[in-house]
Amino acid sequence: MVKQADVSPELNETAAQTGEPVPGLPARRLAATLIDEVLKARLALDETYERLAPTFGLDAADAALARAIAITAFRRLGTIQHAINARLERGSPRNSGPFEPILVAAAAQILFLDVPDHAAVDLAIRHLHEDARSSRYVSLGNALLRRLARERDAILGEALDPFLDTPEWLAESWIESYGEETAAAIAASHRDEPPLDISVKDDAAGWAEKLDGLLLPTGSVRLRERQSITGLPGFDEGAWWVQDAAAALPVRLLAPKPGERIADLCAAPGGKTAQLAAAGASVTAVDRSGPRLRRLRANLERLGLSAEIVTKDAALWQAEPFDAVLLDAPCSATGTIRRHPDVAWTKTPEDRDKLAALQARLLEAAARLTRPGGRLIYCTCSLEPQEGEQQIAVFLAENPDFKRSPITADEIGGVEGAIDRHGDLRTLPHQLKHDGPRLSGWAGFYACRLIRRETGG
Ligand SMILES: C[S@@+](CC[C@H](N)C(=O)[O-])C[C@H]1O[C@@H](n2cnc3c(N)ncnc32)[C@H](O)[C@@H]1O
Repeated sequence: MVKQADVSPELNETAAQTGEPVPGLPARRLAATLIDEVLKARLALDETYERLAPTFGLDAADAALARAIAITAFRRLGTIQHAINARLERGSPRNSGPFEPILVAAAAQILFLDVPDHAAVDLAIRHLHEDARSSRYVSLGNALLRRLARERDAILGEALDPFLDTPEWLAESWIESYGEETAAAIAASHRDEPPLDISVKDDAAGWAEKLDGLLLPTGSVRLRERQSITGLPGFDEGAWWVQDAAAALPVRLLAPKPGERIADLCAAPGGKTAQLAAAGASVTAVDRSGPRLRRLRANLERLGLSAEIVTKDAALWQAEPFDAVLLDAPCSATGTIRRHPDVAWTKTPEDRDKLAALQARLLEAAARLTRPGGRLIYCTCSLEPQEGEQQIAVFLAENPDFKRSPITADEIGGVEGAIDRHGDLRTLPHQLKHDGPRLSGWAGFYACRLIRRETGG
């Protein structure tokens, strides 16, 4: 056990700052700031990174390293916090400023990243020195980090329980919804980096060959190598876009036809709008976020696709009813934890419940926008039934003019186990197994296909 008075204060002098720029330190400053801000303000890591990274003046490699440290810290936060707390006799010292995020960032490097221990420890010590509040605990931090490095094998051995990196409320929710074994498989899959999938405008088999990818049974292409996508063939020409294989399914289930009028509600940044437009539909993309719609516009421009773009609250928007409506509702996004591990630590059951109320309003609006005989797809990238199955159960009970149009396995390439007993899509992160974790899995998605009856009765 490391005690706060255990370690000689002389260490303060040996690691003291010299005033010279220290290579690698700016990346650690950004990483610890990201961890701190995301956890305190419960913000998304991607948006926090986009806002903060430019203010740190890092080159591309350092910025990428900072992001990798932060994302690893969130992916394994339970293990890291457990290892730190078990070795701090009195817990983290109070009023210690950035002490905790600096230690978490260093622990992520020591336990999970290919960073030499001495570099991770030395940079953390220098970083602790920079703030008067954390500099008082340099000795404690130094002793603790050295212990983590020495005891790495034991720590990783203890971390075999997959729920260690899952907040309790989520583990409970998944156990209740899917059973203990499936919940454990979901939690375990979140520990691996996700695959990189693309949707292509056409000729998926040809693009799979050109990019040395794997053609998935659902029609998406999975890239074998992790790489910078902007330099790949087809990116500049707009032949494809990045989209998780499960996220591509709702539009496949809508089966858009050329010339159909389709409303894409909650559309930004436009992955599904691009699928609809690529199929030749006349698409109206609605989202309430101007900045996110700017990204949608830029994405469509690169792809040479077009859609009418409307900046509005979709719950209030009115228009002539459409042949088909897609509602990809805002949700807790717990189905994307493998890609966005911060989601596990920033979302709460209260968020889920608030979002569920918004989803119900949006679904009613989507129903009003569907013409008699038209199709309506409701989907969310959430694993929580409150945002999926339960929404549809209430909706169908209150809207007898809609009926479910059950999904069949052949519509999703014959993938096993991803359709529930009602005929709704329910993908889980540990499904779609290929060789090794790098090529396996997909996001957790729920989708239900509804038809508005012709007669309204
Ligand atoms: C899950 S994301 C949509 C992803 C998008 N469909 C795609 O495939 O790229 C949810 C979107 O809902 C938008 N949103 C949230 N509340 C909304 C509302 N009341 N009206 C319209 N858009 C809303 C958010 O701005 C966000 O862009």
